[in-house]
Amino acid sequence: MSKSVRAYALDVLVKIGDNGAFSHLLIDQTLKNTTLDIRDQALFTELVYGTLNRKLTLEYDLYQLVKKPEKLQSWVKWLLYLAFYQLKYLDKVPDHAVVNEAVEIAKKRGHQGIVKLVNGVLRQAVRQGFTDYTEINEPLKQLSIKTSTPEWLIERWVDSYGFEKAEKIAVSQLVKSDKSVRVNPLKMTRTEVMKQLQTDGFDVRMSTFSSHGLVIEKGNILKHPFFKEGVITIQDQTSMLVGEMMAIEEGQIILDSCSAPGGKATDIAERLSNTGCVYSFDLHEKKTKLVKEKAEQLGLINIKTQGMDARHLDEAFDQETFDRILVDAPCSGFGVIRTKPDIKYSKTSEDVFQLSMIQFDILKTVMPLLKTNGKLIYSTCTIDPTENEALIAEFLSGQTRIEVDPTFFEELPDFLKTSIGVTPFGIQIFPDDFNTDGFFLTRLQYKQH
Ligand SMILES: C[S@@+](CC[C@H](N)C(=O)[O-])C[C@H]1O[C@@H](n2cnc3c(N)ncnc32)[C@H](O)[C@@H]1O
Repeated sequence: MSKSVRAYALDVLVKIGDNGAFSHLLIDQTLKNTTLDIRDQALFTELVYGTLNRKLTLEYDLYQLVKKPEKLQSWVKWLLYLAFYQLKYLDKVPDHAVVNEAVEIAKKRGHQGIVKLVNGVLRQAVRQGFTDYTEINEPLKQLSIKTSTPEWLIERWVDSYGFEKAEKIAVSQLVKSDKSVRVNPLKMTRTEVMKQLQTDGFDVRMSTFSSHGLVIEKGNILKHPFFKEGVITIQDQTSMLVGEMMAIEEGQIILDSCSAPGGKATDIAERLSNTGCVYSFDLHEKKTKLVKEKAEQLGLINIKTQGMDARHLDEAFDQETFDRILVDAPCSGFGVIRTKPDIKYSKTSEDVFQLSMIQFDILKTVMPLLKTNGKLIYSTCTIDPTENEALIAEFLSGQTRIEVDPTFFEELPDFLKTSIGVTPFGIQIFPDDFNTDGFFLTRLQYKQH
């Protein structure tokens, strides 16, 4: 008998759990190497992401149902989490089928004692249901368990934004964000693409973040031929806002200092209409191949890629070389937890601090490479002030000639101008605000006399 979708999901979860492997990479690899049909592929992805995203909650549930859970082998725990996840959050599969499937997997992987335990625990869970966590008296801990977010991270969000906002952020990271695509204007207009997609049965609306963006409300867009033809690229709306806010003009010379896998570099190159040049760098030479491949697929000939540490770019370029610079910095990624749930378990406050040092150094190195009338865009997909507005505040405090470009705020889309995330140092978009990634964005320039 061929391996079941749940057995595949369990293998991946055990690997992620034991080795801290990156969830999205492992998932992609498994999907490539299996013969699961499209429906099972979707279920597999949902099971892995869903179970991983709810790990702390499911672990708490396990402690309510099993006497000494710490004694269980790792795969048995993950098998139970996987089954709990389906019982609690998926209504597609009947409870008895969830229990039976888990028991079948236990039979294949373990001895009779484990089979009995899995069967017993799951039947008990079905009978008595799961706790609602109100018995946890400590509010931070309760929120941590309810939303499966480590307590230190909840505490950090509460310190920065208050309890109510922290709760909204944590809850939003459990819900899927809106799917969006960017239209390549070198191939078709946004209206043309929207009409074609609607004809093909998709529910689509225009993005308010970007003039090149479409939000896909219904339909499996990944299968559409527009991808292969280079007409559309998957991109979150907040990432598209970067290209939108760069005030790009044809012929410009633009530096993208941290560019892989190339989502924003290709957006910039499209906006240049294949004129000028995008110098696209990344610390990891291997990852720059992804930028090249993406550029080729989109028919772009104005991107040059190379592996290099952005903290040494001043050795490769003269001062005042670039019209625009993008620093889409390496960051903690707390704004993209729903697509990479392993982030919330693997990152630490020390990582946040270390990353902020790298971000600062990159900014310090590339700022002098900007022309006096140029603009530098700094962005991250995180929601931590240390890497965002506080970092920019600190950077500016050591500089006399640089400022946040005041026209940046005027040029934001109207609905963002009044957003709660607007600060003097840039705009913080939270994942619960518009059902997008959490994202920070600002634009710096030399003071104009
Ligand atoms: C947020 S991602 C960039 C995403 C990319 N801009 C896009 O839109 O597809 C940050 C990138 O910075 C790279 N990176 C990390 N440290 C770096 C450094 N010191 N210099 C240059 N790139 C670095 C990482 O490899 C990663 O690809």
